[in-house]
Amino acid sequence: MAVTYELIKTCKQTGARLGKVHTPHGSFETPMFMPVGTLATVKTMSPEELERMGAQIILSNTYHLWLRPGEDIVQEAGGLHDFMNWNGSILTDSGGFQVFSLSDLREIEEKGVHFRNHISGEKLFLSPEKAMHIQNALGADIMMAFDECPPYPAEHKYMKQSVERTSRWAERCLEGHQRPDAQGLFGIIQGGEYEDLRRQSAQDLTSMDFPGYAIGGLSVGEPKDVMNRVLDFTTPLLPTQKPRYLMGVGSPDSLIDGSIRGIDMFDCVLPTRIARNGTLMTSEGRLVVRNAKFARDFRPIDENCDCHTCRNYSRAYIRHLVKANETFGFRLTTYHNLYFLLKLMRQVREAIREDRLGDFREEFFEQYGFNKP
Ligand SMILES: CNc1nc2cc3nc(NC)[nH]c3cc2c(=O)[nH]1
Ligand SMILES: [Zn+2]
Repeated sequence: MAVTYELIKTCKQTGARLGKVHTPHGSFETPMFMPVGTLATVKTMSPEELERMGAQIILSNTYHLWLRPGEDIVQEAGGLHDFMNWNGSILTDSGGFQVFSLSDLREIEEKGVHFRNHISGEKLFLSPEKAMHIQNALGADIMMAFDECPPYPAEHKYMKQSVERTSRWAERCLEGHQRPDAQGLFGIIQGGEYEDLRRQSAQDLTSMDFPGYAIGGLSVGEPKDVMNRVLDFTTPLLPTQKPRYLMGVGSPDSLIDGSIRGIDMFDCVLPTRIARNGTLMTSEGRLVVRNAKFARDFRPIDENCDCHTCRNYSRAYIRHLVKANETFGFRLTTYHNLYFLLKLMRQVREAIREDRLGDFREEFFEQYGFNKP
């Protein structure tokens, strides 16, 4: 098996799990946050910096790399790890979500999805088989099944048809996967906010025996209490001896609440995206460094942070760089935001070890200001 999971322990205070995922390019402890490197780069970060901050697995997007530079070029380079000089683990999504979120013209049918290239406008077609072959060429350690992530909210009738088609597509992904010995393929559970459909999707996919499972169809605009409710009745449907990946989730409160509900892996563009407009995650909440009040503030971004940015640069300097649109400023903000979330996941794992993740949640929420009315 290319990808295996080791359940180390379950927190006695919550449903959180401490585990380890083993892949052909190394192992990583869970719960874990995966920085997003859409075009084979975590924007403004070098692989050495990612390693130094404690990143062990990163995510890249199949749709984007298929369009640019093309999976054939990546394959000729020896695969994504050699192409981008990243020796840790890599997960690629399957392209479905980008097609639905980026492309205007699209038509879904049993065979697959017809859509327009969002850069050139040319007509394209993506199928479960094609999504597998692209990911086989990219060579990620973990690949994702080709699914439909319906918009939120969606009618139960539409969602039922979509779940049934996604399950048929999952079968075709398993058949189309050309390198199961070298790359682990995760199934994706859909079903929206409907418990009966989540149960049907989970039954369909867990009967197909994937090495890991993602919970899809969330973080698509639904309120946080809806996401938490869906997680409450979906994670128990998944096998305990396999990793669970909640797609597209990355705010600090959602990472903690997702871990409490038994999620092991998370990804989100939030930390890198808000960094590029000068918004920082700190232990006391968000900080918008462009704000004039930081012009002569020579303290670090976060006085409780020991990252490279916080140990060497001030709010005033970073504000100056960001306002001048200096690239180095966005490197400093990106490094801090990613470090902040990777450190948060280290603290979550520590709290699970000590059976006190519920207490940690209260302390963190209080300090960050999540409990403020
Ligand atoms: C690759 N398949 C797939 N990707 C996803 C990516 C997501 N990213 C978000 N929020 C940023 N929700 C997501 C759902 C899915 C989903 O249901 N399926
Ligand atoms: Zn920092």
